[in-house]
Amino acid sequence: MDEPVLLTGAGGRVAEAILEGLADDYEWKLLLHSPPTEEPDHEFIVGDVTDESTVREAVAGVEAIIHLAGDPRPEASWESVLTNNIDGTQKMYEAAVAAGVDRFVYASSNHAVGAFETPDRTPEMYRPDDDFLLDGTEFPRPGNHYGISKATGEVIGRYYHDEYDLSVCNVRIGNLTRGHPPIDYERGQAMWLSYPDCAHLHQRTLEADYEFEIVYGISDNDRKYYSIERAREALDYEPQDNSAEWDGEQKVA
Ligand SMILES: NC(=O)C1=CN([C@@H]2O[C@H](COP(=O)(O)OP(=O)(O)OC[C@H]3O[C@@H](n4cnc5c(N)ncnc54)[C@H](O)[C@@H]3O)[C@@H](O)[C@H]2O)C=CC1
Ligand SMILES: O=C1O[C@H](COP(=O)(O)O)[C@@H](O)[C@H](O)[C@H]1O
Repeated sequence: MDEPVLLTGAGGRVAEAILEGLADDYEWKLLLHSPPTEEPDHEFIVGDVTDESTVREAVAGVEAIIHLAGDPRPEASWESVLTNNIDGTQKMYEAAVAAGVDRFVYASSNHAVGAFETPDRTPEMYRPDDDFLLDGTEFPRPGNHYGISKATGEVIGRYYHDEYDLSVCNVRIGNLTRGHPPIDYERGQAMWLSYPDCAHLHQRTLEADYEFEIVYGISDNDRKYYSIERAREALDYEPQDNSAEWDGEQKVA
């Protein structure tokens, strides 16, 4: 990639995982929501993704965008997701096409399909011997307002891809935790995304050739109800981690 990559939500956890793995691999431009307490190692601007002038400044001169900024809380209010997630994402896309950006990577979520986890399927679907598997071709089925906003972000990307030929990759991120999988949380272990796999996956979204993709962003967990086959095929994603190899905080395999 010759030009910088814009990372929105750059003060957050997913950005931390990406920058831990890929800080030296790209020229980064960070969009922070509030002024940093320490000087970042990369070019940065401060502002809100719902502010058109901030967003215009952020996308200027970048080749690709990883759009993470938004309200990540499953319990977030409609007002918050409407503003931060839906309006913010649309403004980012609009500015991206106006600036001639080539590719847009969007942080979608497991919550875009959370309502597939029906009482008759759970908790069995979180276990390795269950064969229920979502592969990204299913319609969204959100279980909360946050999930609606993430599914809407995917649809916004579909429009901007079809209308403006922007390459778009939607990553339905599972449960990102540093160091080890979530403890005493079967669902979280089934959708664990390790920090190294998060960085690697986003590196692939910046390097692979694609048109419009929806992939699941989880590690290669024995327990899984999200297929990672599309990420392997379309992006050449090769995760290294597996929540089954952990007992609490200890790696046992
Ligand atoms: N952490 C996880 O396991 C998962 C995260 N995601 C998605 O990944 C993205 C990043 O999530 P995290 O890093 O976990 O959250 P986070 O809360 O740690 O980071 C999000 C960042 O976005 C910023 N932000 C929020 N609203 C903004 C606005 N209107 N303008 C500019 N910046 C704004 C926040 O200040 C924060 O720094 C979110 O879009 C979330 O929906 C999806 C699935 C799982
Ligand atoms: O989209 C998200 O999903 C993860 C995992 O969901 P949870 O229901 O198991 O907590 C969540 O931790 C993260 O904050 C959210 O943005």
